[in-house]
Amino acid sequence: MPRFAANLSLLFTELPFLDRFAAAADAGFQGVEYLFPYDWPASSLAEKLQQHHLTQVLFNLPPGDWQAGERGIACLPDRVEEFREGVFQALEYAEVLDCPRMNCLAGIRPESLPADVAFQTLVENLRFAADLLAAKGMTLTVEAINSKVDMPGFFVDTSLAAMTVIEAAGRENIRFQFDLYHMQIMEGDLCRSLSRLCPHIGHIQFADNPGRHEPGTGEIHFDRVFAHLDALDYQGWVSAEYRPQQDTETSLGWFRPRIN
Ligand SMILES: O=C(O)C(=O)[C@@H](O)CO
Ligand SMILES: [Mg+2]
Repeated sequence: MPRFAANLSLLFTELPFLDRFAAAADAGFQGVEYLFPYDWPASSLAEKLQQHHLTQVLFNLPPGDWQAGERGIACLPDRVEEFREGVFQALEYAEVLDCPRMNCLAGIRPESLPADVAFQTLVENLRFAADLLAAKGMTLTVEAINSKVDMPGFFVDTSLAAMTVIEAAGRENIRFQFDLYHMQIMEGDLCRSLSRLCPHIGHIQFADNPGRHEPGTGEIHFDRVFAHLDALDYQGWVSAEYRPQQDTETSLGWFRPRIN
């Protein structure tokens, strides 16, 4: 059975953020992730993790101005200094939270920015971040996010784009973040892709499609996909990153028979 984690930015949103840790633990999760930790003192988050015996499995590097619509700055040549500062900030959090991996959001490429410049900027930023993380034994992930529905213009929107940039960066501790929801929208053929990419995958997330709700609300055959991950002997975390169709409690039917 995969090791399942709960994404606290999307699940348990009926509760204030700091109360979601207890709710995730009570529901049977042993790991949690969320978009960003930066609005809270690291010590408060660490206390919640310890109190509820939870592992922090992932969070994102600072994304630029999220409220203004930015979705990462790693491909933007005029933001390299800010990117680097963000890596240092993220590392401070990761150490306090004992979190072994962070995701680097490539960002939305402005039409005026040539693709080759965005690519080279991203490669150099990934190397910078990966080298700092490697010194602490941490992994950096690169997620492909669908550009059809959720993030038009996102620079890394296919597994090929992600693997191309990961290979160009050439660092052992950079891995692919395979989000089943985004990959279903962009490529489909999930089990074959998982087989092909498994050695490069550092983290998995999921939601059903369409709607980005819980398993069973859409077209993905989760029983097959989760069984396939077991057959591949995938050892990483698999995070529920979906918006409950009604409420979180009702959405957890897929999880109850699978509590580790
Ligand atoms: O949107 C997703 O999918 C994510 O994993 C987020 O962490 C980044 O937007
Ligand atoms: Mg995701």
